[in-house]
Amino acid sequence: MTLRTVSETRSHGGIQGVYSHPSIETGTDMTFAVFVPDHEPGEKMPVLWYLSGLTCTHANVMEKGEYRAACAEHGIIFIAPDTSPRGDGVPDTSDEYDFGKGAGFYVDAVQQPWSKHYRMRSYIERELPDLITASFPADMQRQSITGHSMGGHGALTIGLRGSDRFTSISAFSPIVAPGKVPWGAKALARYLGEDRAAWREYDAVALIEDGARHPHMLVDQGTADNFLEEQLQTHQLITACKDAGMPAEIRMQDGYDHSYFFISTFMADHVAWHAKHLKSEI
Ligand SMILES: N[C@@H](CCC(=O)N[C@@H](CS)C(=O)NCC(=O)O)C(=O)O
Repeated sequence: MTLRTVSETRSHGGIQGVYSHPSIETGTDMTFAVFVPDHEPGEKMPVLWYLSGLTCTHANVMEKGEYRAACAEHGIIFIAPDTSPRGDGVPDTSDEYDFGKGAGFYVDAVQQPWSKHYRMRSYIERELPDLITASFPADMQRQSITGHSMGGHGALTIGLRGSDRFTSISAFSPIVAPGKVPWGAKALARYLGEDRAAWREYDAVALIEDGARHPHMLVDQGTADNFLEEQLQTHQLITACKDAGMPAEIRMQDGYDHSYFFISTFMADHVAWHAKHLKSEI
């Protein structure tokens, strides 16, 4: 496992790092950001994963997400992976912001030509956690996950499928039912093929309908989000949780849009909420 340090910068008493490594899953170099709070020698800290949305890299949340003060306060390592494989050899649709590079949808693609490199599910679920375990002072017995929009979809689906791995799951403006909205249906059809049964493990509402549960889920959604009605459809998650008897906290936040102005407003709240659950694991 070769890890290259792109940059390390002191912030809030800890270190904001950017790293890259050759990924076996994607067959490309992958870049990710990690904030490690100040800590005692030998101390291991719980981890909060943050999955980003369409068009993003590791950098958007690092620059605009405002998580460091809260992570330093609560002693939580914050990990922000990229949203897709990158590089000249990776197939792309350069005129579409919602597919290809920057839009991996956290799936393992099975359709050509995407299946060779677009393996973001295995990258996030297996390869990157192994690298984090080997390289950072992370207590991998205590992990939580969050994300935004397409990354909110990633957080909910990876969290619901791995309910033993994650102490708590949250999301900002997530795509809750990708199989039923244009962004998701387009991506899942191309990455996975037309058999909609294969989409269900990549769809939070379908996973809950099919029996997945998690005891600690928090979602924030802005009411002034341009994508709410067509792409995000929070009401579908509210209905699925209610029908399943699953206690989720789903908050409609008045007047907030889809941007990092919204995410940064509620980021400290999410970090504190995860910290409360992660600390109860000790
Ligand atoms: N209007 C946007 C649609 C994509 C978008 O809103 N992306 C969200 C995630 S779904 C985002 O976080 N963009 C990057 C940013 O705001 O820094 C575009 O065409 O780039």
